[in-house]
Amino acid sequence: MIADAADWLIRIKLPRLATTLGYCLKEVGVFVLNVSAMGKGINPILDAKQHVCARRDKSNLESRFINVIKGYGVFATTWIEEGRFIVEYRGVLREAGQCIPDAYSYYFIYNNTRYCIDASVDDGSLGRLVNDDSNPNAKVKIISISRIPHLCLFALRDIQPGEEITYDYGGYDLPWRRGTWLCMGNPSHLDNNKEECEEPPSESDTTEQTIGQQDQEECTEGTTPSQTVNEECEEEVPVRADKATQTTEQNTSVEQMIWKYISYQCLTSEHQRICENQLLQIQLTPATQQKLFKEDKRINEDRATSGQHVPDVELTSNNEEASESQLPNQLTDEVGNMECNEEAEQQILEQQQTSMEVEPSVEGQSCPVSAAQSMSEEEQPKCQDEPCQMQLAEQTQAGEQTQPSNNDSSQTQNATQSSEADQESYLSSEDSNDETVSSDEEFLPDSDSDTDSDEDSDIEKPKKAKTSVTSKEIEEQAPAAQCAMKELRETPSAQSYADLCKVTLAQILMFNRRHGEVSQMTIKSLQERDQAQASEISEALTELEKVFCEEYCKILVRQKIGALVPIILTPDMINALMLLTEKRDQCSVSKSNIYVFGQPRSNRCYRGENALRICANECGAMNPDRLTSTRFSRHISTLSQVLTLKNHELKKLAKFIGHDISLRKEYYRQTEATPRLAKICKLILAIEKGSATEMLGQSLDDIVLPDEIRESDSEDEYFEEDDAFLKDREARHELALHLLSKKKMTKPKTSNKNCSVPDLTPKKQHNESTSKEQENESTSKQQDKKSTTEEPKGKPAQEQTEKKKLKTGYSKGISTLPNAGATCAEW
Ligand SMILES: C[S@@+](CC[C@H](N)C(=O)[O-])C[C@H]1O[C@@H](n2cnc3c(N)ncnc32)[C@H](O)[C@@H]1O
Repeated sequence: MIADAADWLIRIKLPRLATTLGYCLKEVGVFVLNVSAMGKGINPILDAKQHVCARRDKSNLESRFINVIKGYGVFATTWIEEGRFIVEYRGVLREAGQCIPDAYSYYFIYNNTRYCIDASVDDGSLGRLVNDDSNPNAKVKIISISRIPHLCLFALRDIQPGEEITYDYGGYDLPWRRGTWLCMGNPSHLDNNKEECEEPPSESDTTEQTIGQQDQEECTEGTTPSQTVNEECEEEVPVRADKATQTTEQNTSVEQMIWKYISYQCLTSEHQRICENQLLQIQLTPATQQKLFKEDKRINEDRATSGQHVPDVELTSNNEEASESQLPNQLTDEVGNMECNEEAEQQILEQQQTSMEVEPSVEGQSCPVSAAQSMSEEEQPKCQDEPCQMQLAEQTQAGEQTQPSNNDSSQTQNATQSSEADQESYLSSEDSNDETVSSDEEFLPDSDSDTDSDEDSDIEKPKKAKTSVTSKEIEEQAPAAQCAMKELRETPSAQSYADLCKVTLAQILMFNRRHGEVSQMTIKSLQERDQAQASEISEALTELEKVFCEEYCKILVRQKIGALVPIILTPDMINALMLLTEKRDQCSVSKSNIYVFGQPRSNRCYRGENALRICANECGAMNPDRLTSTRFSRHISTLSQVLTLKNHELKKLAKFIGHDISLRKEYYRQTEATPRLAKICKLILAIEKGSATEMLGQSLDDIVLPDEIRESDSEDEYFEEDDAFLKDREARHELALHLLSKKKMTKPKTSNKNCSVPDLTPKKQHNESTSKEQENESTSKQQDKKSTTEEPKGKPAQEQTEKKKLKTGYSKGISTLPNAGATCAEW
């Protein structure tokens, strides 16, 4: 408190007053000072230690939600003088190998060992919320207390009230500093200020700094430069897991990896602008942004924790003894005259026990940071400067084969084969019209099939290509889209054409979250794109939609069932498609082939899912076989759950994605169990309140939730027309009866002999079904009987009869279907 008060004074530029114990009145209020803590100002290191010990943040900071992209950030509420301690990056200290990298892992080296502060658990501390900036106002130093390193942020310059506290996470290549990280999959990574498609970093930009190499004197600058403090003060080590995570598939959305692989420079600054200005500011209220952000975070956290989490207890048991015997004394010794109260000591002790006792055992373990290191050490290949070849991936993989682990060798082989399988033949498939993604076997090269290696047939072979991805691979593969375009432009051939088809198809599928019909885009539809677009623009569009219409191009592609589905294309995608059509003559693509992605010497088109599969393999995803267009489209529908879409919105979304809503509705919304659970809760609450008698005789379905979503699509069909009508339960009931009678009236139609769909039911089955039908009927009769007897007292007799009719009617309707020829039924 005293230190804080002193800080406040210093911040309002009254350092001299701070040398006396007394009261200081200044606009903001009265502050009590402690002379001993002041002088020129409290020593920042000591200040840091005090706060570390007390495990509390300063009161001159606050967290604020910035936007859905950045999430929360930390802001100064008062002026902070250069050099001051700001906040601790508090979390659980772990050996690097035992840390599951995520957005809240901070990796660093201390005493030649690599550690990480895992701040993934939200303990209310502010340090974990400090965002990255390449031009930061704070920097991280390691402050050692009892030989336990703590990460503390210090002001690099004076910081004004209201300014966001930032530090440099380290490394050029943080996702949000790039133009390619926009709106794709994880919109929580975007930097408002960065230029699109910046040049790859030079080595000096990204080389990892090591402890103590720079600014050592800054550590000793404090006004109480005791020997202990100097020794304990270590230098900033700007290795954030963010840097590592983008290179490890475990933490980076695999989608991002693929995206990076195929479209290094695909997204433009316009795209950024749209995402930021329109999507975030126009469409979403801050509350919605916050909601989405939290959901996004939760999903990411779930993802992170679903991995091979090393439980803390294990560490505790290993290290309990050492922790207990050493810590308290060391604490007192090393902190010196600093007053760490018992509680603080205890807290630190607990932290130790539940987290780690540092053991020099990390050597040799695979450390996620190595990926970051390799990223920083390797310069990215530039498509423009080097011969561009899609074989980059193969080369990398081939290089890896020189030192493979047992598992990796077969995996790498698979991946290589999938690449080598030559896009031309590998992409092609007889069934180019199949909308759903085929099974794995369909995509895997022959060598991957069960029959491939007899001797190993008992051993379960790992399916994935690699267990991790090095930055080098990603970076080398990143400009594939540009490379493919360049290659086709300069040396048109069937191969370069196939390469561009591959990356473009994969891009479009990912961008649209669609199934296979992208591959069936015709040259005609491409040529007619502007027309299609113009016809769609109307006054009815929302602001957001208008912006999207201006920026993107929509092409209508006909599904195999005949419906036209829209495909959205970025300008870069259009460029690639134009190039493909322009060069097709030179690449042996027949004039009679109508498809934009037409195969050379054939009238078929390449398959999108295969393209996706190849890209997934080549980008080194951990589970490339899981990256299917089906999953991508499900992804968006799953995410739509947080929006709690209304029926008509849901239908629109489903239509766009090409989903059959009745099959997939579980992906769009909370599971059906959720409202049921809510109803049960409501019932329990009613029991608790003693008002359950009001519910007597009601079934769970009768309990009405405030915002209940009706799940039945058949209901949607009838009920959507008059939503208000639905709100009245009695009216619904009547409507149901009405529908039933309508159905009964239309029933004879089902046996219409003119029905164009033949009844293919074999006679035997027919008989079977008839007997089943009888069985059903008798069951339903029994049920009716039961339900009639169970009917609550006090209900109008007529209603009971109607209910009975309703149930009987339905069961009859269902059971008579086979007789009538199921495919012609109205059901
Ligand atoms: C330690 S957390 C920082 C707090 C985070 N903003 C939050 O709300 O939880 C690191 C994560 O914040 C986001 N982030 C940090 N700096 C950013 C920046 N300059 N632009 C966009 N996102 C940033 C990234 O998602 C990063 O993985």
